[in-house]
Amino acid sequence: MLDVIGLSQGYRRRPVIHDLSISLGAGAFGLLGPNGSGKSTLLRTLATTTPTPRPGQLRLFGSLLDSRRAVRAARRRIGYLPQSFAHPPGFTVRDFVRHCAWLREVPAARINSAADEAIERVELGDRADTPLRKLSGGMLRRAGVAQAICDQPDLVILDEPANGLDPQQRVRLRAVLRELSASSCVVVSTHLVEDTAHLCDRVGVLYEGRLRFDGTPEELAAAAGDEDAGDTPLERGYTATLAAPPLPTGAPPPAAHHRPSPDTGPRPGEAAPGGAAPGGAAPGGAAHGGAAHGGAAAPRDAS
Ligand SMILES: Nc1ncnc2c1ncn2[C@@H]1O[C@H](COP(=O)(O)OP(=O)(O)OP(=O)(O)O)[C@@H](O)[C@H]1O
Repeated sequence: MLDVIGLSQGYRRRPVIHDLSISLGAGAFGLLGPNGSGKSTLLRTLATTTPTPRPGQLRLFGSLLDSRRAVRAARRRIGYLPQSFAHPPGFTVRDFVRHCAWLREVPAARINSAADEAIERVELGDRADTPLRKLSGGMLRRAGVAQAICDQPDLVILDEPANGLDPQQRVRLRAVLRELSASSCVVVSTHLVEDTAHLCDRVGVLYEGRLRFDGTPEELAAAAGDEDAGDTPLERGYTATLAAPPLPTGAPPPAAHHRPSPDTGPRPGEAAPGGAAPGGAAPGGAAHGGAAHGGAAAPRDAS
């Protein structure tokens, strides 16, 4: 569903991501890494809000994103929650989610029901008519999640979705994302290492713009070795992989640990790709052989 092919990405002359290749299918992929390691930069690139330096470094839903047309077609199938996002404060939760769905070209006949369903899923039903400016930080985050999962996009990219959520809502969010990941590719960045054990089929650790680990949560825990920094095996495994050499780069292997991808064609009722748009590791312990990942975006990234 998603292939990153030798991606190097950065800002002006400052490289951040280095020759990264990875492939992802349906399932939940957790992206871990220290502050500044490049997680948000990678997710913005996957979400197509930051263009790749060269055309053809991203393949989504079976198509190389080598033209504006291809990018526009892919965006219809991507839900994205940036780390922080600009939003019209006077919009209600319902206005906001519907508006984002409209930007993503969800068919008009589905927008209202899909928005209501997404709002219910994040348990904001009783706040649907509340203006965004009156929400708490955690509620606003959940409204952001609602717009990203509205109408079940094939690729859902969430940059620290659990930020500011209370423990109960974190559990709820994991359940929602697990459900989604049965048929969609869900890519989540987080600092909550333990959350990945409950949510993810596969975890990647990014350090200084390179993947240091790619495998299952169990494999990450097993990578701990003698490492003692961390309260749990998973945290110790995470710490240990930060010191591991970068995974080999190159062509992405098949999407290990991910379930088979759904077909790559447009969904019923949706415009065919290219239609008009408004505005529009090899498992096994320590670090594993580079695998895959990849990801448009309704709310504007505020960073
Ligand atoms: N818009 C930008 N312009 C210039 N440099 C940026 C920009 N955004 C990020 N950077 C730089 O790119 C590097 C990677 O940042 P990024 O936000 O991708 O890391 P991160 O892993 O998501 O960090 P965090 O965990 O703190 O959110 C950092 O050195 C950061 O200073």
